[in-house]
Amino acid sequence: MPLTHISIVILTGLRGGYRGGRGGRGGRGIRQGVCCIPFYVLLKLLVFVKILIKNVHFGILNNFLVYSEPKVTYIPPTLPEDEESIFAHYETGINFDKYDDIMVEVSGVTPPQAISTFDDAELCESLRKSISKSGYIKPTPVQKHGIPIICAGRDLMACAQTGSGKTAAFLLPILQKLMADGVAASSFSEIQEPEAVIVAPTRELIGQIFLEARKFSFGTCVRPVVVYGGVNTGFQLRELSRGCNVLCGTPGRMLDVIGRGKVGLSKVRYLVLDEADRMLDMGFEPDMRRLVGTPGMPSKENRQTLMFSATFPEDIQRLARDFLRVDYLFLTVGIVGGACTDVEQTFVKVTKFCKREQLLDIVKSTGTERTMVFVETKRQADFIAAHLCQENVPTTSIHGDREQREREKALFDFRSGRCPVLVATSVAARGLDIPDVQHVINFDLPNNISDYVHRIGRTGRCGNIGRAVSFYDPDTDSPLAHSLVTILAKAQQEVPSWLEESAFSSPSIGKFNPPRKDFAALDSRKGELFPVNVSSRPAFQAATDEEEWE
Ligand SMILES: Nc1ncnc2c1ncn2[C@@H]1O[C@H](COP(=O)(O)OP(=O)(O)OP(=O)(O)O)[C@@H](O)[C@H]1O
Repeated sequence: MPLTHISIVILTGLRGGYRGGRGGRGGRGIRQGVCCIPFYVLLKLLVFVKILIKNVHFGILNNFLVYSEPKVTYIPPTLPEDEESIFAHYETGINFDKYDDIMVEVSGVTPPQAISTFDDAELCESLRKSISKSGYIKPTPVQKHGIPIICAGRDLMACAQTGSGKTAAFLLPILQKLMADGVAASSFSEIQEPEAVIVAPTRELIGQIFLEARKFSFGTCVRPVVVYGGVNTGFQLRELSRGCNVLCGTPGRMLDVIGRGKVGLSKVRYLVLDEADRMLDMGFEPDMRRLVGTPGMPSKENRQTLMFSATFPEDIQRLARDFLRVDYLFLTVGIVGGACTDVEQTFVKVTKFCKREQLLDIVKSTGTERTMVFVETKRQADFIAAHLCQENVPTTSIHGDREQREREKALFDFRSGRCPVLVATSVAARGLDIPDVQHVINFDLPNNISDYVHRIGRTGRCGNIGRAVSFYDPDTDSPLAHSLVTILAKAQQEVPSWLEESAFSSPSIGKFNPPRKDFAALDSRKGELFPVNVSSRPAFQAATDEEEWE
């Protein structure tokens, strides 16, 4: 093998690091390696490899080539501490009351009675005040059922439609228990031992959960802390050392701080895994298993575990069996995998060459309406954002290749209305809760129907009306047609005749329809031991439609 080839193997091999091939996330400061090759070859190689591998730094130290990953120095801006900012919220929309009609199903033995008001939950005074300052007047269906289940000490697997208030459904009962037991953060111990651990797949999502936890525990002795990649670890360790009762984190950084001996798990009473299906899609299953298997973590019999997932395919059921107690309750709210009926969905038939023109027409006509534009690739996101800026449409973008500082700045500019258009890849599709997103545009349709539902779920939240426009290119998108028609029909939306024709003429399998039952919603234990309670409207469609998703 020529020398240069050997060198490349050495250099790229050095980069692998402890992330097990998923690279890029959670650098641990400087790692070093050494190789001896002629200097001129080395220089050429250096330029070549540096172009190939972003964010890798080389230097010469004592005649040796030294490899290092850049230290993450980003420290997020200090959060406002005043009550007004902490409790800032957007208004619920005209359709909020319609939530009462949403289908709810609970399966498992002896589920507790659902609550109908927050008063029924008998929460402590400080939580009641926080709820009212947050503008919550009555609980959403996932809260009506989830809060009493968690208060009763039961494990929970919940599938609920987008924007339905899942975060408060698990935070309120956890905080209630911690406050009732007089838990208080202490900055005196070297190792922090949180009582609750919450894991979510993306930095933005866990950041939001943390802000909600901070809001509900405002003015109390309970202290939430957040850890996620892309932020200086030293900063997060300092935050941790000031006391931590509720640790929120993305899987990699969570394991990192535990591995550094700064967090002990022996006091964990609550483990929450949010967006579990997304965590599997993103390859976090080994991290989740490592977390529950960490020495000190109480066994499932000795902790309460809550899992949330938009869908309930076989691999999530397997996790539920492994992580939850055998008598866990299974809660489904709305049509699992279905789109919210408050979003008006339209489709525009396009060719790939006219998409940019069409996009420009739409965003120019919507003025200052907050609009999220979804594209398939990171490069496309930058390209489209630059194009819109050139056309004097203030636009920003968010995707996995942007640094954390840039991602947070993009979200800030979008939230504040400074840039009313945000171009995003699917990293931003799930979980982002941004007030007043009136409009979602699928510039590129995603390659699976579940991403489609999550993308359009960024609008039409909390009873507000939203609009979603999707560019449909028959050359590339026809394998998705069948699923789209089903989603539209279930959300009681008009189905364009050309889309219906496309659905019937195109094969329903292909790259868009992976064999896995994406939206399966059946409690796999049904028919064995467990009864099912259905409230609200009687028919629970998703289970019977399961085959359609194949
Ligand atoms: N009972 C309530 N009354 C009014 N607003 C609420 C209520 N519960 C939650 N909200 C607000 O609704 C919004 C959506 O809640 P949340 O982000 O928890 O939804 P979600 O179910 O996690 O959505 P997604 O699946 O899209 O992540 C938030 O801004 C939240 O503050």
